[in-house]
Amino acid sequence: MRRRFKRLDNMVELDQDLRKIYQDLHQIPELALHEFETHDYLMKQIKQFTADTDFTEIKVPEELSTAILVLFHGSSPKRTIGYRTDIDALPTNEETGLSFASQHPGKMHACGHDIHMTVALGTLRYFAKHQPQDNLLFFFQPAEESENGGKLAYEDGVFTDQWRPDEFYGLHDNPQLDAGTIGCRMGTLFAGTTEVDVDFTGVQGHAAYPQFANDMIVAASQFINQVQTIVSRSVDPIEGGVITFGQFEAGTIRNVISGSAHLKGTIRGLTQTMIEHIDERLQEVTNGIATSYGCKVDLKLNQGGYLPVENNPKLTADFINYMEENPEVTYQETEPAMTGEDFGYLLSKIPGTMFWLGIGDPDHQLHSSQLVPDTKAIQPGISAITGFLTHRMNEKE
Ligand SMILES: CC(=O)N[C@@H](CCC[C@H](N)C(=O)O)C(=O)O
Repeated sequence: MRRRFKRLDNMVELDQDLRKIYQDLHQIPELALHEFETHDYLMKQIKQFTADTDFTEIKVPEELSTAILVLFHGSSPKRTIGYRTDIDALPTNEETGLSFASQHPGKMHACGHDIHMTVALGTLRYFAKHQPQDNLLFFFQPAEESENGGKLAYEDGVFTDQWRPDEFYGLHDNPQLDAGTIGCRMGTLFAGTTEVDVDFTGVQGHAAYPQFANDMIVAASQFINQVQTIVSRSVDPIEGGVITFGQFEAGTIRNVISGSAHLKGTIRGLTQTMIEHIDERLQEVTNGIATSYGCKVDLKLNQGGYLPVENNPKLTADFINYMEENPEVTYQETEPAMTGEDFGYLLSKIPGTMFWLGIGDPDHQLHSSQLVPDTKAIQPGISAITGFLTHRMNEKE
């Protein structure tokens, strides 16, 4: 039997307040665990939105001082529902030409966390005006791009007692989906990742006398080339995997052979088994390069908290059903993606669902310095989420 869901009184154009919030946040991108200005800005908005409520508690964890938790006590609570947004940005020089471009040189919201925060604030504003039935916890999380903010929060005991949600939801924006479209799937939504750091130590020398040096640019280049055969030769093509080195640092000047090189990369796989398999092959290639080039190669693999994002079967079936049946929502089933998310760690501890929100910029990928999200995504995102959360609060289980 198909159910029709009630239209909420929040299907309106993006209002000027939220547009300003989005543009303000876009201008102040900050890196993982340094989101101080963002934190203060969010806090100001949250306090303003909740000023007239008598059911709000706000907590800033001592151990994770840029995080914010906002708890709305429900009118007749059966459970606590969590909603998470990440708040950090990337070390990228913005090239969008927007009038409200980043004011922090070398930093940009190139992953759209400014959209995530605006949607979270819009949702929070709605529930500040319409007290939720269940308890509702908003988690403004630092350090998604690196440093495993979700895991840090969990391990620091941020989600204890009344601050622990029974179920957890969070979104990621997606430029390849039309603005406002909700995307999701049962099972694995995102890959797990391992962060990789490799340090090569050889012998520095004069460009004219390679026989007295041990060139680490050559060793590191060979390493990259060999590593790039792991996925094509050691991974089941049906399963797939990704290895990307996004950072290669070596050398100081054209006529000095570099005695050191440093690489930073990331491994992706849709299962933990695949990630561990690629990790092992990387260690073997590392050992081989160290032997054949007679150098020291220090490989650090950090699994951190970027576990595959596994959507909970029951909650996700309910989420998808709500989105499919709601005439106000454009819903699309999506394929698993090789993007990572430390929400995967939180979902390994607390059941829930991660989903996409389309931001309609198909010419640019996430992390592009030219990414321009379509702000038409924001209001449908807020409407879909407030509608779904309200629906969850009406469910007995
Ligand atoms: C959605 C997205 O782009 N997430 C990031 C998450 C970072 C994962 C981790 N720091 C790593 O680099 O492995 C991504 O790069 O997918």
